Formats: sequence, structure tokens, C-alpha cells
Amino acid sequence: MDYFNYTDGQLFAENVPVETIASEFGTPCYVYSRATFERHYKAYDNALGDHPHLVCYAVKANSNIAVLNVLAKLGSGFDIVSIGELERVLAAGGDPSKVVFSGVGKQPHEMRRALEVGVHCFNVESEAELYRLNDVAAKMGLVAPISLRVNPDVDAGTHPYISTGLKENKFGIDIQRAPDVYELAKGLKNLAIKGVDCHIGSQLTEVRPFLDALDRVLVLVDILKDKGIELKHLDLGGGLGVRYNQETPPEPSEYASEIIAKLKGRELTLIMEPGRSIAANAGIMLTRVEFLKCTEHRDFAVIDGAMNDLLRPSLYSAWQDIVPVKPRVTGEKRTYDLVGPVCETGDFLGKDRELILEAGDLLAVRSAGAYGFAMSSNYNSRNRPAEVMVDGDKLHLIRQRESIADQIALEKIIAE
Ligand SMILES: Cc1ncc(COP(=O)(O)O)c(C=O)c1O
Ligand SMILES: N[C@@H](CCCC[NH3+])C(=O)O
Repeated sequence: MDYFNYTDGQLFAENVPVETIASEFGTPCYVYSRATFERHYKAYDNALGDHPHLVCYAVKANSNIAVLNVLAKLGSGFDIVSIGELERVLAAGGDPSKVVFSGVGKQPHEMRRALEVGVHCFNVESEAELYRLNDVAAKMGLVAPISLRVNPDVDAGTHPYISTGLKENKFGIDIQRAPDVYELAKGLKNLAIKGVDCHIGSQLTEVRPFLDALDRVLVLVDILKDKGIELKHLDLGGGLGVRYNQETPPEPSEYASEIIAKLKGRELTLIMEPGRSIAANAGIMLTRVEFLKCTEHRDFAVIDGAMNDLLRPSLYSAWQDIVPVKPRVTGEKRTYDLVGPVCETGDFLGKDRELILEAGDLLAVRSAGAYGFAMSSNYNSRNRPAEVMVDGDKLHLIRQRESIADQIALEKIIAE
């Protein structure tokens, strides 16, 4: 559920007509609902109930510091994959002791900073990374808390680009080899083994693959126990899907209750790293129709939003709902491709959409709160959009639209 609803024939974000936001801040523009972020975070926190747990929101989904701050105020932890994400969490008032650091290519300076601020755990993805982290910690006279990210070889049943738990994926350590790698970690003086971690993919719409992965990880937990390696936590990663179109993903409550049932009798703190399921439906992207271009072959609505603003449709052929902010009741319904101004054939936000449109109409791309702005770029030298947070009847500009001056600020003409 979200807080983007129609009242009196027009779309509202919480208590604010979306049209007002477009008039005030222009388009394209991302609009987030604070109440939706809060609701989604609480859905996880409540679902995990009395079981010792830590919800670490995956910063990569939407890393605006106002979003992180809203979640930090609720007690959220954070899953990060770079020093940039760590600094964002700190700037947003997040608690570093609730941060887990994932990613296959952590650099020494990133490890140093994370150790300095005292993150909860490093999710280590290879032997080489274990050695590097041990070295960095040794030089600082510290002990780094670690878990190994294991690759359980389960098929997440999702898009191949966002499936991460198969043997052929670059992520994690083969679960069969994990006991040996834990032994190795145990022998390294500046590492402290805390847990185990796995993340099998994104936009999963069934609980089954999570449970399969969990079963395999629990076998590993028992093998390690027999070897005298006692784990304190189990991090199941993120990956729960959302409804973009016809999908019917489980609610966090259903997902969590099945997982907790399997953990009965074990003293394992459960960590989760949800990104999309917290952020996606907490945001929309507003875009305006520039021109209607109806040809013999196809009808195009040329809009002012493009693949550089929202990449998912171009990159994954992802389908996102696109709705008029003020639906027209009269006029001709046609089947449009909604295309942006970027010079790429793949620049579209939606294809074959039946809409009644006129130039100047305002559209909202739904479910754009996750992997939307976070994946935006300046391709074609386009300024990245503004981001606005709605809170009841209040509007907050949480990132101003970029300017051309911002874009060229780091560049320099060579002398002569
Ligand atoms: C390690 C890790 N944790 C958490 C996430 C968040 O995933 P999602 O947004 O699907 O919940 C990702 C991205 O897939 C990830 O790679
Ligand atoms: N960027 C992807 C998800 C990637 C998940 C990150 N591990 C998407 O938009 O669906």
C-alpha cells in the first residue's frame, strides 16, 4: 500500500495534489511519500517482532539522505556497498553500529573508514577480501567483525541481471567451500567471525527460493557449529519483490513468519537488507508530455523524462505503471510508446500504453522510488531531476534539480 491516490479526479501524494508539485518544482521530478517509507519499514520491523533482528535498509535502492534520515529516525540499520553510501548514512544521522558492508570489491580505504566508525559487520565475498580486511584491521590495531556471503546456488526466478545466488554469478563464496573459508577466517587474528550472509537476487515474488537458500545456509551453520565456529547472526539479504504490474509478491509479514519458523530453537539474530520493497512504491516520477507524434507505424508521446532519469525500462525491459495525473474523460484513446528526448532507440519509459493524451499533460511513473534516481545519469548532458519528499500536507525539496553549472563543475579546458 502507498499514499499516492486519486481524489476528485486527480492524483495526490499524501495530502498534496501532484500537479502542485510539478508546478512548483518542474518536471521530470521524483516525488516520495514519507508515510509510505515509514509504513514499509515498520512492516518489516513488526513482522520480525520479538525475534532478535536488525532491518538494514539497502541504501543503493534510494540513497537520498532525507530518505535515510527518515528511516534512521525509526531505528533502521543500513546495508551499504561503498564508502559513498557509508558517508551518506553518517550524514543522515544513521547509526554506524547498525551498518553491514556488502560488495565484492571493497577497497582498503573503504575498509579503513568502516572500521574507524565501527560498522556492525563486513559481509566478505572472497578469500582475497578476507586477507585484505585482516591486513587493514591489523594496521589499525583493530579486529574486524565479519560474516561470509555464501552463494547457495538457488534459482531466484528473477531477471538474469538481478539474480545473484547462482554458481555462475560473481557474488559470494560457493556454499560447499564455505566451511574451509570459515576455517581460514578463524586463523586470521584481526577478524572476528560473527555470522553468515546470503542474498540471492532482487524482485523475488515467491518465498520458496528464500526458504531453499535458508535451508542450505542452516546446514552450513550446523557444520560450522561442529567445527567450534558459533555464529551470532544470519543475514538473509534483501530481494523481496513489489507489485509493478500483475505480480503478487508476499507481504513482509508472510515472508518473515516463514523464515522465523525455520529459525525456531536457534539463537541467531536475523538481519534483513530490504531495498526495493521499502522504497519502490514510496516514490513516483513526474514527467510531462512535450509532443504527440503519431505516425503510420506507431504513436509516440514524447515526454520530458528519459532513460537517464529512470533507467529500469531500458535496461531490464522493466514495466512500470504510467498514469495521467488528471485522467481525461473525453478524447481519443490511443496506444502510445512513451519516449524520452535521449538519442537512443532504447530510450522509453513505457511501450504500448493505452491513454488519452494531449501535449502538456502530466504523467506519473509509479513504483519509481527504488533504483530510480539512484541509477540516474547525466547522459546527453541532461540535468538530473529534482527530488521532493511529501510529508502530510508539507513539501520538502530534498535534492534540487541539477544545473548545467553543476554538470561541468568538475571539468576543465586544457590550457593552449
Ligand atoms: C547485498 C544486497 N543486499 C540487499 C540488496 C537489496 O535488494 P532489494 O532491493 O531487492 O531488496 C541488494 C540488491 O539486490 C544486494 O545486492
Ligand atoms: N537495479 C535493479 C536491482 C538491482 C539490485 C541490486 N543488487 C533494479 O532496478 O531492478
